[in-house]
Amino acid sequence: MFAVGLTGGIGSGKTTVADLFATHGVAIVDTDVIAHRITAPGGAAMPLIAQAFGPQFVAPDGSLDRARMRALVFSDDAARARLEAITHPLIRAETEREREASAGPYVVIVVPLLVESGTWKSRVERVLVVDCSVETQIARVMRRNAFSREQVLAIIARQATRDERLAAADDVIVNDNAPLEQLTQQVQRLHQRYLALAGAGRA
Ligand SMILES: CC(C)(COP(=O)(O)OP(=O)(O)OC[C@H]1O[C@@H](n2cnc3c(N)ncnc32)[C@H](O)[C@@H]1O)[C@@H](O)C(=O)NCCC(=O)NCCS
Ligand SMILES: Nc1ncnc2c1ncn2[C@@H]1O[C@H](COP(=O)(O)OP(=O)(O)OP(=O)(O)O)[C@@H](O)[C@H]1O
Repeated sequence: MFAVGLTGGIGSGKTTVADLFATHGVAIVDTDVIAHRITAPGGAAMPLIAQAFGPQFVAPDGSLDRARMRALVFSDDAARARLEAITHPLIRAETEREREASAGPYVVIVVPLLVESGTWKSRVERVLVVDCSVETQIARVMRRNAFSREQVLAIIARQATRDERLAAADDVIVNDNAPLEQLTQQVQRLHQRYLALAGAGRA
């Protein structure tokens, strides 16, 4: 199925935009949601994480201790690479499975690390970037997650820059606190374009 890869930095508004595509009956596959599922109690990544990082990274209910892992991987590049080596193959396989099972005119795949991890770009027909300023990202994530400015900056520093993301984009949604109507219109316009592209691919 025709797939749009939806990406953007932390707090840029990917989920907000994906929800608007869903109102048009478009299938959504969200790799952040899959990442949470595989690290929930009984999740496929948990035995591998316990083995590689130790039992102190497993919460009493058997899920990932997210705060402990976040503190480690956003200050230690080697640890982040080890975590990604466990989670990314599982996330990719589950994403492909959900993509195949999707119904609708096309699928939007939400991939925070689409530009960073390389392999995703060749798996989607179109790259859609949700863009906003770094200050907007910081303000949103500090408010939503009760993180300090330093915590948000540590995550942003491990992600692609705005320019790197924009260079990879086929389409861009500007979301610097855009009013909902403006976002809705941007999504409506892109939806028409993707319907045409998906239809042309099938013809
Ligand atoms: C490090 C973890 C435990 C932090 O958990 P937490 O609940 O705080 O964050 P959550 O999973 O909701 O992710 C929030 C955002 O953090 C950013 N982020 C997550 N993982 C990474 C990473 N490896 N590199 C850079 N940014 C990342 C993304 O913008 C993501 O949207 C978690 O993000 C994780 O398991 N990451 C590895 C899996 C992964 O790469 N996920 C990204 C989707 S492919
Ligand atoms: N246009 C907007 N106006 C006001 N608030 C917004 C806007 N867009 C997003 N937000 C808010 O900013 C926060 C981050 O948005 P969202 O969760 O959609 O981003 P995300 O890119 O999916 O984040 P993450 O990378 O952390 O998964 C949310 O609390 C959301 O409600």
